[in-house]
Amino acid sequence: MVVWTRAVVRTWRCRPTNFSRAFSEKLPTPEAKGRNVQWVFLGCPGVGKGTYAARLSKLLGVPHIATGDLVRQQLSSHGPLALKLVDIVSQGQLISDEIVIDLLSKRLEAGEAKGEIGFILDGFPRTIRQAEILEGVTDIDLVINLKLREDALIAKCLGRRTCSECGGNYNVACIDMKGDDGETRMYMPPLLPPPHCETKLITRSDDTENVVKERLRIYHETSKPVEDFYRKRGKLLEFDLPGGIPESWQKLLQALNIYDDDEDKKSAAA
Ligand SMILES: Nc1ncnc2c1ncn2[C@@H]1O[C@H](COP(=O)(O)OP(=O)(O)O)[C@@H](O)[C@H]1O
Repeated sequence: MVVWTRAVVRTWRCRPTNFSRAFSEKLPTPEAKGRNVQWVFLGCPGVGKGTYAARLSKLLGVPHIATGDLVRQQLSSHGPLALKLVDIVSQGQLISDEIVIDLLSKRLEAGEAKGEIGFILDGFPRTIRQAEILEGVTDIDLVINLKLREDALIAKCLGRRTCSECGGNYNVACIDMKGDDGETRMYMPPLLPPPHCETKLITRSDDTENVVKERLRIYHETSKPVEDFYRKRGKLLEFDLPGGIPESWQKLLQALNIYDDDEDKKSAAA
């Protein structure tokens, strides 16, 4: 069970702009007096947005919506949109605001039809325009900005693997680096697949060294200003990853003032 001490359930506020009207119409009903969390994960490629967003989504019972996943679903459908997007994504460029907003709106609409309330967004917003549109249609409670040094980010992207059968995400990179002070150790052990997935691992086509470097460059140029956008609005929580998943997860829960009863039982039983 999760005991939640900080994220306050707020009243919905809807302020649609002309451009964003179609988007807002697809968001959950504004009549709701109380609602679930509406959080955003920011951070460079490879920082672990997907990993921590997925864990929080499970813990808090809200959908984890990754625009990168929505884009990859389009690519694997091989439809007309896939043809338009394939080169952009494989070169590490961002797709247009209009297309990504359309994909996200459809995903939110489908979620609403299933009774989903709240969300944890991962990979959106990535431009100031996307952030302004989102701000215009709904109230984001909290933006978690995950941070990690660049050499570790590149190693993590190059180590990413997915099981083509079960969809499980793994990482074969073992990161063991000294901090800038020459003493602090940054250790991130690999997250290896179980034996039945080992032979089915695939690598994302945009996780090659050149494309990862281009995605990082674009992040600094286009997405970094989004951090400032939320910083100015007092919504940004900065979080430097201290190491591997178990350590980082515990520290993240502390930073969010979330107390996870089940984790406590697991460590007591260990
Ligand atoms: N909000 C967005 N705006 C524009 N393009 C996006 C957005 N989200 C995802 N994409 C496209 O999908 C690709 C993969 O996204 P994602 O899985 O989030 O990558 P990353 O590992 O770089 O965070 C991006 O490089 C980009 O082409």
